[in-house]
Amino acid sequence: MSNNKKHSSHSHHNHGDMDHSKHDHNEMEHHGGHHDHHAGHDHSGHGGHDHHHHGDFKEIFLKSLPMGIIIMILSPMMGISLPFQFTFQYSDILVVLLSTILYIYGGKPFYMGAIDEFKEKAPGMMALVTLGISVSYFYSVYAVIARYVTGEHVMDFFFEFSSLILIMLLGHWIEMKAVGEAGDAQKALAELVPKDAHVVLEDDSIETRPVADLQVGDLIRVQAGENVPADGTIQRGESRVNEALLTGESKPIEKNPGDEVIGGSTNGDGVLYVEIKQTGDKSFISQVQTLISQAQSQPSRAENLAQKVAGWLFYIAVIVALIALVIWMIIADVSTAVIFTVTTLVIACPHALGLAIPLVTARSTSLGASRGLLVKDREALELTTNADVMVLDKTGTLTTGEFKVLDVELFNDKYTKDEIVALLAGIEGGSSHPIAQSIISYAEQQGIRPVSFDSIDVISGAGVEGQANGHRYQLISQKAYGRNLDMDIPKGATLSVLVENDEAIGAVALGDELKPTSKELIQALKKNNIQPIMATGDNEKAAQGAAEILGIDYLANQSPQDKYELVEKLKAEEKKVIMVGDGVNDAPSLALADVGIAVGAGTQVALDSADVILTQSDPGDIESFIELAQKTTRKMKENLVWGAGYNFIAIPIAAGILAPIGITLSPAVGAVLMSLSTVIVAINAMTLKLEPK
Ligand SMILES: Nc1ncnc2c1ncn2[C@@H]1O[C@H](COP(=O)(O)OP(=O)(O)OP(=O)(O)O)[C@@H](O)[C@H]1O
Ligand SMILES: [Cu+]
Ligand SMILES: [Mg+2]
Repeated sequence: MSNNKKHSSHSHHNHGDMDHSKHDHNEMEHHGGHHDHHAGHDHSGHGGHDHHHHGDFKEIFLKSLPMGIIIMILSPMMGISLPFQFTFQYSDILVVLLSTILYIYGGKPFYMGAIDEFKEKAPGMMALVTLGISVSYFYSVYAVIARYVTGEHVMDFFFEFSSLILIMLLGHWIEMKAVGEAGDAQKALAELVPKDAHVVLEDDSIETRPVADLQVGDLIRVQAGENVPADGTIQRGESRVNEALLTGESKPIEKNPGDEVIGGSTNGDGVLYVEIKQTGDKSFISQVQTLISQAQSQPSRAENLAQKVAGWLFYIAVIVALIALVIWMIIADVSTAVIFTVTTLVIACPHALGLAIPLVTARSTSLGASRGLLVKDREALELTTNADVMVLDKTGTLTTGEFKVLDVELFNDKYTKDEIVALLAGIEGGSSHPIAQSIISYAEQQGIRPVSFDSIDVISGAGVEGQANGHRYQLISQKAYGRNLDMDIPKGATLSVLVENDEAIGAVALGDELKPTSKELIQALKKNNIQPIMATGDNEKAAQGAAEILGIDYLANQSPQDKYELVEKLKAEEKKVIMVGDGVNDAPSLALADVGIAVGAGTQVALDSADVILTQSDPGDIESFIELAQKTTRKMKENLVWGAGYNFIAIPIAAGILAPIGITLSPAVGAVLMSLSTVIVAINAMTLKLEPK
């Protein structure tokens, strides 16, 4: 499916959020300035805009605060003097001066933001706030002038104006903090990579270099307790390394020479000498970050809807505000009308609605990543919630893929058993199938040197073939061999036949074990009304054995093509299909399924064709992913209902519809509510959590 190709990576979100995402971005730069190699990436929580940053709400708020307080002390609220107020001759002139400064300085983020919105032909939040503060400011200036000119009392709204600006600044400062926190795991990832690395030079001396300057092939020393600066292979030393934040595996992993370590993991007590294999964009952590930001910047269906509604809100608010203005001028007076108009403009915050979905997505992708659940295509979350069928492959997905060689059978006297094993191990050198590694290790344990092959080709879903010593060999499934064999096959074993020039010369029977969490997964699927089907390339007997234990429907002897057709058939029955595979040869069906889940990160094919990548191959993670999908979808719905519902109720009240029963809102209260609505949406997103494993 890989919808991401269709989407542009730069989404245009509601414009209310631009200052927030921009702010995230800045924070990223403060904390992660040393990650030069990430410079081209979009780290912002929800698809950053390239707008200019119109100042820091915190700073502007703090500087505006004293001015705002003086204005409030010197001007009566809605014409009523409060106890702490006092005035003196021409104090209103001072108020006008201070308010003008406040309008220009404190209002700047809003009117600059509004200009951007109009340039993008999508007026929104900033435009509304600008209208609100401008109306109250200009009307109040007019009121003071009118007072001097006519000598009559004309009410001004400087109290409302200054409290409005202050609360707006404060509200956006709080919002930004809340919004920033939702996408924090992404930032946490960036912080895992240390600034410097200790490079071991030719003469064994150590030079400390910035990580960005590391080259593939460099030998580095990782001290105890330090984070590994880049992906590499251990040359010397042993230690326990914690990869929890990268792969979700919570226990530290024992690492010895020859083992691989990933950049960003935390070294335990030992000192490690590591040869760098991967740096910059190609490193594991960087790929994870790219996946996250890609997923976060893709608009999903729910989000598109939210954005559209948020876009209309500007027009709705302006129309309602105008109606309120006219009606209140008729039934009351100009100053009442102005107050209702300003409140209406201010309260209609498309912000909560615009952030409703991106915040949940940011939280959910980050949370997923911290547990080794990498969501590449965001729509996968929504689709998983409605899934009907899950097709799972057996080997490597439900079973460990760590085969034991149970039996090596000979069909003639031409070769000894050791020679057959040498041929088996040799031809497997060209395969990445789980069977291959198992046979190679088996030969190693027996002290048998693999035959060296001139060429090896993989026959997808059947086995491998190659040339050695002038003969053509194949190691293939019994189905691919197509003839009966004269042997007793161990119960439930996987069987592969070694063929020389079209004649069977040997066979190897292998046993594999179910993963401990497989059964639980199948039960969980059934509970969630997702029908599990096991489709395996393995033989009938092996498939049946596993299926019985798991209690799952199964199809055996399925070639990659068969699996593809199965997914196609299920989709034709209008079923939403999740396909789970280990990615070795399941790529076509992973791509075709509504949701493709690749277990066990690694092969590039899986990365390309799957929508979701589980870095560990624990079936329990499939369960966690379903949980993540369901919870994410629920949070999105809640946020949409809240974000839209808020405006539905707040706008009419702000316009004064409940005035007859004595309920009215001042512009300042409107500003508080509008900020609160966004904060609630952000908090709701942040409280998305997964059950501990
Ligand atoms: N590298 C290999 N070495 C030996 N036999 C192989 C190899 N690759 C495939 N085969 C044979 O082909 C059969 C089908 O392989 P395929 O990769 O389609 O399925 P699988 O990975 O074993 O099972 P599943 O579909 O459940 O993952 C295997 O059971 C095995 O007998
Ligand atoms: Cu807002
Ligand atoms: Mg397979």
